Amino acid sequence: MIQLKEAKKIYKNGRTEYPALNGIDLTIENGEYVAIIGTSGSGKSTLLNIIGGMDQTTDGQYLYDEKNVSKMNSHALHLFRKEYVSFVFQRFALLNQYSVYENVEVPLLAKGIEKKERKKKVLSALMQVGIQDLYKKKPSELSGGEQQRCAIARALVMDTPVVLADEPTGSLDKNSGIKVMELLEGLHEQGKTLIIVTHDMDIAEHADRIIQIEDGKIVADTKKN
Ligand SMILES: Nc1ncnc2c1ncn2[C@@H]1O[C@H](COP(=O)(O)OP(=O)(O)OP(=O)(O)O)[C@@H](O)[C@H]1O
Repeated sequence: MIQLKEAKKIYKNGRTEYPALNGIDLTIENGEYVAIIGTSGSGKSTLLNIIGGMDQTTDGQYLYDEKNVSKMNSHALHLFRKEYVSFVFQRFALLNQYSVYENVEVPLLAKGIEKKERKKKVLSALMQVGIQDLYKKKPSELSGGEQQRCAIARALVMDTPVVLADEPTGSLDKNSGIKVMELLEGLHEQGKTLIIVTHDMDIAEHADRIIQIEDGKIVADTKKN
């Protein structure tokens, strides 16, 4: 369970302060499918980054299944991310110096899984997202949709309980966007917590719960029946 209590984030640049989150109280149960919406600059990405342990609150608390993530140092945060969170972020999800195959293999190497088993898992994940023929390419040689699918393949092998996606269909054509959403929703159907940030109301409507934030505060929280 994800629990934020009065979570605040203030970015500082010299003496200037930029409040991004102004007291977020939020509980997301394990296995929920949530969309976070809001205007540009409202704090959506900041909130997602905090939930994923990529950034820390400046005030308030973040608990994940009773673990106090807001008190973790950078090493503990690294371990938290590795065990619990997969990111499907187009901008910085993939390592450009590695091939598609290697990008999907990296988390398995980190877990110490042996080579034969790694190969089986990587190929199976690439097949599931339909980019098995592109396994030798570098991410920069892929289309936006293919990059997203590669990031989803990595999320598949990581098998973490939480999957976070920031504008997963942002720069994709309609069909690639539909494919990416189907793959993400497949992860949710496996029981994972799926949280997506999106500008697109049509995409948000897929989720079981829509949270709207404005000026770093939750202004609406709607669950489907
Ligand atoms: N590193 C930073 N330093 C200073 N201010 C920042 C930083 N990152 C974000 N901000 C500010 O925090 C606020 C929230 O930013 P955030 O990226 O979370 O918004 P967002 O809702 O995801 O926006 P968008 O939809 O445009 O991506 C904005 O006012 C932004 O300018």
